[in-house]
Amino acid sequence: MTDASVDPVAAVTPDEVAEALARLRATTPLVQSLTNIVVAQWTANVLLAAGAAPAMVDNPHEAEAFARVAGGVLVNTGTPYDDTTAAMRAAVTGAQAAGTPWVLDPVAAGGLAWRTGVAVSLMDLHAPTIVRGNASEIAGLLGGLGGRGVDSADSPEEVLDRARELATSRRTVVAVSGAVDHLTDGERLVRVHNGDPVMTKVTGVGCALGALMAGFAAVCDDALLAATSATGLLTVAAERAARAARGPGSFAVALLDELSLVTPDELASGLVLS
Ligand SMILES: Nc1ncnc2c1ncn2[C@@H]1O[C@H](COP(=O)(O)OP(=O)(O)O)[C@@H](O)[C@H]1O
Ligand SMILES: Cc1ncsc1CCOP(=O)(O)O
Ligand SMILES: [Mg+2]
Repeated sequence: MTDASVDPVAAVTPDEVAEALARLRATTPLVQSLTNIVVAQWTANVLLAAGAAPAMVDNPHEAEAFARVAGGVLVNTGTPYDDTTAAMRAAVTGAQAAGTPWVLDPVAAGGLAWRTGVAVSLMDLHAPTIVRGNASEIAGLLGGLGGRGVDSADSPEEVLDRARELATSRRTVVAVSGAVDHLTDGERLVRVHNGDPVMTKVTGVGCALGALMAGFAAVCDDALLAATSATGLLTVAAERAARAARGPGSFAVALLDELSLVTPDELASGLVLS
């Protein structure tokens, strides 16, 4: 059944996503990642495979200056320590000064009060270009109770109204991941139907998605297009990887291969958007 509130023509087209991927690979944007200790190397490899240039500049002495020259910045609250949290504030300040797009991934927001406060205070400092999280994390930014640790206990459909509210109140794009990713700027909505359940069996897939969004934000003026392009690339590559994989281990390796192999035309023809 068609949702009457959704335009039958997706707000972002597969051809626009294909062009964004071609731009990413042509320009290899520098992506500064202030991320968690679980996923740092994996995130750098995902960025490299996709065609971007990773740099994990996450200390309070250098984060502001680097955010001024980076193409995009990722801030991820997965394992926040006092000095990396100070570095996040510095990076957001530098991003604001230079107009660098930045992406917030509020890992485990809602479930843990201190980090939820950190994430909200970063949004207060300067509005993120994109907020990316699973459904429980997005609800957690608005007072929800969070998920089960870093995993979601809710579906994107269940939190869509809150995602729209967050996008409108913060003037940002909110990207809610799950079986069907829901991405909104408060008015427009894009749903990405690609992906595979095995993506939830490798740690850091969601975190890497945030980094990809920072990369695409460097080459897209429209943040909704950037978020859609990152989600589309990751999920279409994951479908291709899952076909050959025996389990989570070989899937993770194949995903890096497919991120580098998928062409813009193949991406456009594999994407299912509504
Ligand atoms: N059940 C699922 N089926 C297909 N793809 C999924 C499923 N769950 C998550 N994904 C994909 O995995 C990626 C990470 O999403 P998610 O697991 O929600 O993030 P996180 O790891 O932050 O909790 C997204 O690209 C999403 O499309
Ligand atoms: C397991 C874990 N614990 C703290 S951060 C982290 C990684 C979470 O990665 P993702 O959100 O991509 O599943
Ligand atoms: Mg996550």
